[in-house]
Amino acid sequence: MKIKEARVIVTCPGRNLVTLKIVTDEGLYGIGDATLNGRELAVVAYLEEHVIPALIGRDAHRIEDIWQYLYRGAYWRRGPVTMTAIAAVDLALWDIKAKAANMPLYQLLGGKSREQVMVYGHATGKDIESCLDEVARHVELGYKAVRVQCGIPGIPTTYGVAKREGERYEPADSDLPAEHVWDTAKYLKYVPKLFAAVRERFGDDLHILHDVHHRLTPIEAGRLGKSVEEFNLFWLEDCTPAENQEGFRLIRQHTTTPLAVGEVFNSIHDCRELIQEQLIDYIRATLVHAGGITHVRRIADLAALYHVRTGFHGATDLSPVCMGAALHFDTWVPNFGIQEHMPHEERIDEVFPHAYRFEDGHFTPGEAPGHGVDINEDLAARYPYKRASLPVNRLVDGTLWHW
Ligand SMILES: O=C(O)[C@@H](O)[C@@H](O)[C@H](O)[C@H](O)CO
Ligand SMILES: [Mg+2]
Repeated sequence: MKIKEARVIVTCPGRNLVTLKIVTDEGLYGIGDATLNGRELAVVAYLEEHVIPALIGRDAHRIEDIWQYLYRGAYWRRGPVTMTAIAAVDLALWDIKAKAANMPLYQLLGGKSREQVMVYGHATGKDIESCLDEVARHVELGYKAVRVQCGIPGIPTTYGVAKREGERYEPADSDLPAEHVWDTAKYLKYVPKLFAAVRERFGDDLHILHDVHHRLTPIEAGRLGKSVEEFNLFWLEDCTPAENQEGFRLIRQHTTTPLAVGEVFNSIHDCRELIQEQLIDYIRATLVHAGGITHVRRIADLAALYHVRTGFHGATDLSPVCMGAALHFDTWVPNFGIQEHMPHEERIDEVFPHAYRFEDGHFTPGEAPGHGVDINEDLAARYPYKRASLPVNRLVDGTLWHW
């Protein structure tokens, strides 16, 4: 089965999403997510100029060989643009292979390890009270796990909190990067109160998660983890930038709060030390940014040896194609932990019809052959690309900080 044609589809039904469609000479096609938030067209150029011309005529069944060809063949290994482009090809080829086998993708990976996939939703609010209301709404919807983020008094903008009440939170919210302000001392003093309030109102059973979004130094992260141990978080995410992998040794010396890291990782080498030294509990590297199923499977297998479980990134900047494929992976992977779920706008769901379903705090990937997500190209064409950038963060004195 030869690859006859491949094309990139860019659409913006509320946010930019990039999709690669690969068509074979047998008429089967597969799609892969290629969205890299805020850097979308870099991946489009990479695919169109350097990947697609080299794919035409190749055997669509040779997923591993094509992966190695694109990875080693680039010479310039790794990096988010390269690994997202490779992931898009990989996801589309797994989709094709599963369709050719007339099986849902999880069957090709090794079959079900569980009946359904637990997901966590996002509760955000400008203050603790409004965040608690959002937690209540999620509990009512059936979520068993909720990420909680709230505004910090004295800081005008906080990660994870919508610009205006009642609006959805979208991180890439302006043409050029918006400038946010960050104050570590205020945050460290305030955020434990949020966890205390959630436990007090919702009891012990709800899983609580929180994303620090890379803003603390290792010793500050250790202090935060230690000070919130009594609230029994499911995880504390990205508590410090993970380029400094050994920084996590310091954090581990001070706290038993479980740690999740990896949404910005794109290869096994970004997390090898963290995993092998058991410095984290959940690995968040996900299919679209880390080389697709072929590569993330290797990360998950390494993680399994060290009791590290998966907790895939699932923000709205990962398209329904990534979500669909991730749910198949989550259904199979033995060391599954949890899956992030940030619902897409209705317009996006219309452009990407899918087989996955939510019920009672869990998702199932559906039984459609392939990964079960399609793209309506006519509808996609109605939403042209619109540049959108992620914010930058500055300390109160103006110093550029981690966003
Ligand atoms: O945990 C998460 O979902 C995030 O940290 C994302 O919202 C992240 O900020 C975006 O994916 C950036 O594009
Ligand atoms: Mg995050």
